[in-house]
Amino acid sequence: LAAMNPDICRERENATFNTETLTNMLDGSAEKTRRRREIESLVINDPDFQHDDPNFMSRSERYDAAVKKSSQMIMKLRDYGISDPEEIYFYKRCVHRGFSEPLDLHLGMFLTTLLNQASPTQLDTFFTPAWNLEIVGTYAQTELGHGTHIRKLETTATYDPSTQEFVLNCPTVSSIKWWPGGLGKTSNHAIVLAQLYTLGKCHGLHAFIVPIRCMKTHQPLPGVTVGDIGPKFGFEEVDNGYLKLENVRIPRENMLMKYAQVEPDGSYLKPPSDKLTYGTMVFIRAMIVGESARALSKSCTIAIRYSAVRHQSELRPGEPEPQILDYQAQQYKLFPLLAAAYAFTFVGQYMSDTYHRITGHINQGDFSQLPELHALAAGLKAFTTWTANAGIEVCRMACGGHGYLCCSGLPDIYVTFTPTCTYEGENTVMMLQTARFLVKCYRQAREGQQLSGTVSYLNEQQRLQPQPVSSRPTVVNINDLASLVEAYKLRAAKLVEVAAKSLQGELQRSISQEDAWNNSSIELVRASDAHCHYVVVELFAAKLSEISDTAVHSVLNTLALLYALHGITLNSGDFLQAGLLSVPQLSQITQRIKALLVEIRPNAVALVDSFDYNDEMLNSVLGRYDGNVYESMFEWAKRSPLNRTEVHESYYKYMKPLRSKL
Ligand SMILES: CCCCCCCC/C=C\CCCCCCCCCCCC(=O)SCCNC(=O)CCNC(=O)[C@H](O)C(C)(C)COP(=O)(O)OP(=O)(O)OC[C@H]1O[C@@H](n2cnc3c(N)ncnc32)[C@H](O)[C@@H]1OP(=O)(O)O
Ligand SMILES: Cc1cc2nc3c(=O)[nH]c(=O)nc-3n(C[C@H](O)[C@H](O)[C@H](O)COP(=O)(O)OP(=O)(O)OC[C@H]3O[C@@H](n4cnc5c(N)ncnc54)[C@H](O)[C@@H]3O)c2cc1C
Repeated sequence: LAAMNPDICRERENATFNTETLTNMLDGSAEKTRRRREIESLVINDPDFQHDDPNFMSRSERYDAAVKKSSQMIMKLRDYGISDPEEIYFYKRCVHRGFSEPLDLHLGMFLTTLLNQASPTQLDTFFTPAWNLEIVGTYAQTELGHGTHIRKLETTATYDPSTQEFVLNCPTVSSIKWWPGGLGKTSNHAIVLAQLYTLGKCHGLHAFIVPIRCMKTHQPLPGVTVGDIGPKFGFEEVDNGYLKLENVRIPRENMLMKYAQVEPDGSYLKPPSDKLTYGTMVFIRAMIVGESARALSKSCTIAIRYSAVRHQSELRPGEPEPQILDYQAQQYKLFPLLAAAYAFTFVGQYMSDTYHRITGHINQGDFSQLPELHALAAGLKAFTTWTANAGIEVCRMACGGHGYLCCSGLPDIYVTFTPTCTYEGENTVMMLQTARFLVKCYRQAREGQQLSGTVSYLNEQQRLQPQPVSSRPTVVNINDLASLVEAYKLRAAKLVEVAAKSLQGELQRSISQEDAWNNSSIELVRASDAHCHYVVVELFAAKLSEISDTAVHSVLNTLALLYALHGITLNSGDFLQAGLLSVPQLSQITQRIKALLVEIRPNAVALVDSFDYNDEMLNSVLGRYDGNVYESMFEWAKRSPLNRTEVHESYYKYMKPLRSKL
């Protein structure tokens, strides 16, 4: 065993808190940490799951290896009796080393849609075969022509009462289903979102279970044209696919009928809310918030550990080259991202709890909190993915040239994560959905309704209203988290008001509602962004009150302050304009941030260690726990396929003949 790098050892010795305590807190409890590690070690020690480096494989080989692992994974989950969704997710992430895989849509969206939208009879018919992987499904909503505006999807499902079947058609090129993961080669069924026609009337989008491949031969069924959409920016293990349906008949029982129903004679029974069809998207959006935390915390782990062992340049002439983590500029790049990774971890936990709580109410027939759940999931998905996406790239560049190597792990994290800004609702569109909710709440509050939940601050707008900015006292105490939360809250209230007033102003110029909305989009997106930022800061602060260990509390308090103050500097115009901050306070904030960087510095490595990514999961030579970066980078390079022979065949084919001609 190679010795641990001395720099990284020293970092761990200097930490002021116990990493295990913080890991337990992040997992939820010591028992949960134990169980997660147990599940991870089941995978890591399993010879079937030894990891071949995907960087040295073709796309087809990568898909093949992923399907092999997924199939083995399903058998092993059953053998080990792992059936809790959270535990399945741990196991799965470990098997695929964080890469997306061909069964993601089956596990994440097909099964979830069945659970939430199938009637009890349909669950009996479809769930067990799907759970046992006889039925392998995907979620086919997006078409070539439309991903965002799903009301305009063109695929049709027309009910034929004479045979009690639906007839599915993709009547145009733009109606071809495009993108669904696992559709291209893996799935034999798809949940297809289509416009329902019955008795000559269109009732909008509904979900249908459509068999697409023969259960025996896996050949496409008659009327089904299906395949892979080709190479992408990443997602190489996933067969995102296309699907064209031509007069494909399915039994009436294949329309998901927990809420909306079509009777045998073709009569239509409305659902209690037509947005229930969109429920699976809300689930995945909520889940993506936690993914933002994971992608960012992994990237920070790599960049911070590497910065602790990398020495470069001179701080003081004649002295040894410092660790690059000692440069203030490097700390300023990485520590706010580290703070954001912690913030998003807590927000991810909150979003998951909130999703389950409100879905519980929905299952009891109470739909009252659905709008807030939708607005929160949409906004926080967009807010956290945008920050994490940009942050991964900052981490990569913070590793200098070596960050550009695939073995740093950062390129894979980036290409796997970046589509979260687009899929499950394009981020700007999601921010506008949140804004729609915020403006509605703002108007309700102005009419005197009492709001609750994350928007309750809008109740206070009357209090904020009349004061001119110049006469308002500056409210921020930059050393007090509660005061910073208050400032974020007031900024959000102000920006929601600005957006609402912009809409009002546009309407007074006798523009239509729709044009007024479009002409106010910039203000609307900013209002949502401010609202989400407030929610994140508020949740981070609230988390601190749950922490009893004083050392952990202290270090997280420092991170929370950094997160809040750094966010203010990035959005200082808003805080100044709203009169929440004075110009002299801005330079005090810069000084305070510098002091916080110094406070965090001795704990930086311990803070990333606490995320507890083992080396197999991190898959990065730069982020190795032992810090032995250069040795393993050299070993990795030697395995490059170009190095299989000392002289590459191209030399004999092209260079040598060329030389003889010159
Ligand atoms: C035991 C089983 C467990 C199994 C184990 C599980 C373990 C986990 C293991 C593995 C997991 C794997 C991980 C999975 C990874 C998945 C990868 C995902 C890959 C990506 C997949 C996709 O992208 S699928 C396609 C996604 N597409 C979209 O998101 C489309 C975006 N567009 C829309 O959502 C909407 O059309 C819109 C939001 C843009 C709204 O459109 P529009 O303006 O037309 O409005 P509407 O008229 O439709 O609506 C008006 C009204 O409704 C409100 N509303 C809109 N959407 C919702 C909603 N979703 N919920 C509630 N309400 C909604 C809207 O706000 C309006 O309200 P008003 O009151 O009128 O204001
Ligand atoms: C890797 C990956 C996997 C996917 N997997 C699946 C899957 O399994 N199943 C599935 O059904 N789909 C899947 N999708 C499709 C995905 O859900 C859509 O791409 C996504 O919803 C965005 O829709 P779009 O592509 O139509 O973008 P567009 O809506 O065309 O967006 C293009 C631009 O237009 C802007 N825009 C659009 N509408 C508005 C508006 N109203 N106001 C302001 N700006 C607007 C957007 O902000 C964006 O800048 C996947 C996509 C990717 C990349």
